[in-house]
Amino acid sequence: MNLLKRATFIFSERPLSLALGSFPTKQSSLTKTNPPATLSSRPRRSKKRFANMSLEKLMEKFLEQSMEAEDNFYRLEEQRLQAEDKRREEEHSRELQMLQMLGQIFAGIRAPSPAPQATPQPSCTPQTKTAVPPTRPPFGNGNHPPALTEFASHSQPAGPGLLMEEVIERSFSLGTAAMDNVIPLLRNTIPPLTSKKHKGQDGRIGIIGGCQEYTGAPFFAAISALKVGADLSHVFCTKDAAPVIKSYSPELIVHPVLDSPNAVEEIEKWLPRLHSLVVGPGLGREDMLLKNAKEIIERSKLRGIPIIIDADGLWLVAKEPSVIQGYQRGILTPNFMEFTRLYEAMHHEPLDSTDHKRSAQQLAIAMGHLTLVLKGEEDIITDGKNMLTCSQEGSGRRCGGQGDLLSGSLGVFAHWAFSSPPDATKGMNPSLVAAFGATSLTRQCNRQAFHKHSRSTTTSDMIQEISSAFKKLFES
Ligand SMILES: NC(=O)C1=CN([C@@H]2O[C@H](COP(=O)(O)OP(=O)(O)OC[C@H]3O[C@@H](n4cnc5c(N)ncnc54)[C@H](OP(=O)(O)O)[C@@H]3O)[C@@H](O)[C@H]2O)[C@@H](O)CC1
Ligand SMILES: Nc1ncnc2c1ncn2[C@@H]1O[C@H](COP(=O)(O)OP(=O)(O)OP(=O)(O)O)[C@@H](O)[C@H]1O
Repeated sequence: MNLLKRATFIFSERPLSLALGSFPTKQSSLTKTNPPATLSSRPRRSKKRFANMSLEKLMEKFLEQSMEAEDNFYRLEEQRLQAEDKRREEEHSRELQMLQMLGQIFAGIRAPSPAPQATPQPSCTPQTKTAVPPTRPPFGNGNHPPALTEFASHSQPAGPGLLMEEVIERSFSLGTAAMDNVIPLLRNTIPPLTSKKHKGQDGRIGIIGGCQEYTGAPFFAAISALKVGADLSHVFCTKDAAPVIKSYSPELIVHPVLDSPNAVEEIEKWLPRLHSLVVGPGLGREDMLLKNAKEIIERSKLRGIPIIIDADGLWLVAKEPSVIQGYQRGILTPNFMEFTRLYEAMHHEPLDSTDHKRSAQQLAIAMGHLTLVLKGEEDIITDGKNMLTCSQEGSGRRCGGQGDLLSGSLGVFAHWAFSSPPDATKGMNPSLVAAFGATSLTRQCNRQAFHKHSRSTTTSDMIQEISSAFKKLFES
């Protein structure tokens, strides 16, 4: 009876696990080379061997073999997918390099001698001094002269044994300079849309969040990732949040596992297939969920996956900074409240709220130079060494969920930036470039949505604007 139950389970589970895989699962070589033996094709010897076995024993034997075959199938399929991903990524790098070379050739043809510039280019930016190969037209209409501001006026200690001057190399003061300097770098990282790619290559993003109270936040983050250009967006949420999130959109792959007893193992299975992770939108603050999120962060770090931590994920970091401290592919996206909490947890003193830039740098340094995005009237992006500020015009509308749009899109930009060759970002920290892309995009969406809906603007309206905002900022 038990065996029969087991058989039903196995066979009913099989199509489900293939569907959940959501990556093209072709017939593996194993299934091709070892087709299931039918009674007629089996050698006589085995007929004899099995002749004296009870039906139950036979069934058991059969199940053992089929389970073994299934395990082998998935193992081989996993290997094949990994090899294919690697090959595609190499192909993508080669394509980018070729595009850049072509850009350089065209630039040489068009401008044999460098044109004199009305305003001197940033002199303190070794990365930006080298001209970005014009693989795409430069951003903006050229009416804004680049205005790079040195940020070396602080003389207070920045951390144990460090002076601010030692850690602050430069600061782009935005609207103009960072737009002109960083957007071209971001453009270099955006994968070209070609017919040579398969589903998944432009990004498989995972969102860790979604619980009984909060289903909107993970949805906003996940759908934003898709709209920015990821191919697949997975949400790992609690069991009761899953049907709700699924019902918002058929585009998302939703895993109701975050509160299951083996949540970490269930999610870890997916990590080899994910390109970046966004932890926190709608996660809630239940101990068990935070504990699972912590373990997933630890395991993702081992795989070098870019990790964006937002919302309740930052609550976890404030409690246990070591979970992400020093991880160079980690990006924190606090609002001012979350920032204050983090700062005070790290520095054990009240935040001096008169100088946000300085406090942000101090926190980034204390966190081991990971990238911090302090959201607000102007977004401050720093890894403790470099600072970008984004004051792209948004609007006065502050509906909930805008931060989720930001963190979801950042998941995609971070994957693109980290998987591009280093010269795509001209040596600039890929996290900074990615964060600048996400803040600019969020604010532009806000601006466009507000233009249409004014006081009624919601995050869903902003998400509708992602396509045209992306084009305007990065493809025009
Ligand atoms: N539709 C959904 O499902 C959405 C779900 N969401 C999810 O909700 C969860 C909790 O996130 P959270 O941000 O509300 O939590 P928390 O840190 O306790 O802040 C609460 C208090 O902090 C303050 N405050 C906030 N911002 C501030 C600022 N800039 N500057 C100053 N103060 C500021 C403010 O305090 P007040 O104004 O009341 O004094 C506010 O009431 C999280 O999982 C998130 O993802 C959201 O994504 C939205 C859409
Ligand atoms: N005062 C402001 N003026 C202009 N833009 C702002 C202002 N405050 C926040 N933003 C923009 O709104 C976006 C989200 O920031 P916000 O502070 O609302 O995040 P959040 O509180 O984490 O969001 P969520 O509601 O998703 O939790 C950021 O891109 C930020 O630039």
